[in-house]
Amino acid sequence: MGTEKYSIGIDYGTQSGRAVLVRLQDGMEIAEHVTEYRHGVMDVKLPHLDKALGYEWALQHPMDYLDVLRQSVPAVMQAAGVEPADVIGLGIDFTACTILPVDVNLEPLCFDPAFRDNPHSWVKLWKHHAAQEEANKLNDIAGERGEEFLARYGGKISSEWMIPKIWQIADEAPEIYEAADQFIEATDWVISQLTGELKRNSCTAGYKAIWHKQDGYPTADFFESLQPAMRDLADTKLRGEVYPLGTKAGELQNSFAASMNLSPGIAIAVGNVDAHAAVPAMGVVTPGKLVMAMGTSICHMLLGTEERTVEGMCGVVEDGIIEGYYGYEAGQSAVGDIFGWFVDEQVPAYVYRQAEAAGQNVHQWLEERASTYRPGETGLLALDWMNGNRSVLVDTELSGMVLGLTLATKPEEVYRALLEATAFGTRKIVDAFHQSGVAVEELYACGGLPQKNKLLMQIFADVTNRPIYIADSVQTPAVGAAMFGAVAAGAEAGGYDSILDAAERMARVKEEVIQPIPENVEIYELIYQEYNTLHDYFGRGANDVMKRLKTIRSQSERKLTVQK
Ligand SMILES: Nc1ncnc2c1ncn2[C@@H]1O[C@H](COP(=O)(O)OP(=O)(O)O)[C@@H](O)[C@H]1O
Ligand SMILES: O=C(CO)[C@@H](O)[C@@H](O)COP(=O)(O)O
Repeated sequence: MGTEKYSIGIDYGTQSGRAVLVRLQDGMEIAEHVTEYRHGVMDVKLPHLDKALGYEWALQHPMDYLDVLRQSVPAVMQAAGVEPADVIGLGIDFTACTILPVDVNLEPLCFDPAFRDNPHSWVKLWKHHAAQEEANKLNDIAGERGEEFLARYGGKISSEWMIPKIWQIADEAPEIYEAADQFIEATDWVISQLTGELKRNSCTAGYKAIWHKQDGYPTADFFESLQPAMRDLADTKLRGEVYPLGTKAGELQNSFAASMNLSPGIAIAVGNVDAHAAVPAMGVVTPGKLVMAMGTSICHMLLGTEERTVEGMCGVVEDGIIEGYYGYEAGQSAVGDIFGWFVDEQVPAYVYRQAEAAGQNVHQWLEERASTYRPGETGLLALDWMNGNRSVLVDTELSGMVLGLTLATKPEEVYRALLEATAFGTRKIVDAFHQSGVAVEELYACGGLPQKNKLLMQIFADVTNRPIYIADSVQTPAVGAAMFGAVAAGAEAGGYDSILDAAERMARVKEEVIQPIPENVEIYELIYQEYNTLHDYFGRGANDVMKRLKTIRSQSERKLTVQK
């Protein structure tokens, strides 16, 4: 056994899971490994069945999550060459709200041949948006009943969250609702597999399942007003105590230890959410600092000392990120996904050829050319709602838009407009918090995007007029998860007694800070006013054309199906 101790953090993303082995003394990442999910995001069909899934569906395969444990963990152990006895804890973070129905043995219903042909038995990924109708009805009913919880979620519960997703199951597949012993977050399910028992965590319960530290879940009356079958949801299919972040969920079972090349019995922390785990990993343990986990989407995380009402935030949860503070979350449902869509679906062949000749990927090629434009020079303005709007409008039925196109418009100009649109979306969120009394003084960015796209980060600094600190790690949420693993292990075992202690020793950001450029700030302020006008016009009901088009689209879709 060596003198240095380590912890493992696993970040479960949208397309892959990544494990990192972290040294506890200083937070150094010793080794990392990525496992792509074999089944990725299932938004067209189930793996074994040639039947189309519905519009806006997004499912995952639970086996892919276990593959990450069995592939990435032994891979980091081998790469690092550390003794299993020196790894004292493990924590995970996950996309959320990503949920699944399980039976009494915590087996996913989709593993059962009796249920696997029913898409509702599978994991509903965070970006499954097909429960919008239920979310709309829930918000109306909660509003009419004067439910106090609405204010804690910015006035609206999103279709991405747990209760609309469960209600969709109860609506469309009552047999699955009935058969489910419990509905659980994927993060809690993976932990239950490692330890052998289910312990729900306070972060997903608080932000995604309308759970409150003092009040618990909404009342049975409220659930009954959604659907009579759901009356006892809180006491039955969501039952069980909810544990704060950093709690030891249990110990690693023998059955997993061998395949992961870890010692059985090491401390396993309760599950966590990707963006939330990233906050202490960037050393953010006080208010005023907005952490942006920037990848396919952006989650915005902020600490405050009071519970405030902020328009369109995803939620405020006491101790939801760091103990002793109110943790605030907001978000944009698509960011990297928008740039990815443009590169995959909208770029002409000559761009691909030139990028290849220059030894660049298409993003890099577009970024390099887009950087030569000054703010405003493209004459374009876009709305970043290709996957709906999570904050501040909380409406998945909105869609994207690019204004100002001419016959001379170049691909790199549209790319730049899309980068700018996502920055304007973040600016709306920053303003919503700041103007509601939850201060935002500086920004902290982690995730894949800050490392990949410098122009994007400069635009974010210019549009928000705030400095941006960048994580000194590509795997920040995983490092945060490892920190919580070390807290679960405790100081006596070589870990830490609190997340504050862990953050003091392990958190890291890059020295270079991205500062706003005053002349860019000035021009972007003008363009942001135009963005605001479009935002309110299309997003607040003055012109519901985006929704009407979606309705026409789904009506046409139905006719086509009938004609077939
Ligand atoms: N150079 C780039 N500039 C902007 N976006 C990029 C670039 N390269 C990849 N992307 C986008 O980044 C996203 C992946 O981000 P990442 O943080 O790695 O993943 P995740 O969100 O799954 O954690 C994808 O949506 C992809 O389209
Ligand atoms: O919504 C949350 C967290 O609350 C995220 O898990 C979700 O946006 C997915 O994040 P990624 O884009 O995969 O980083």
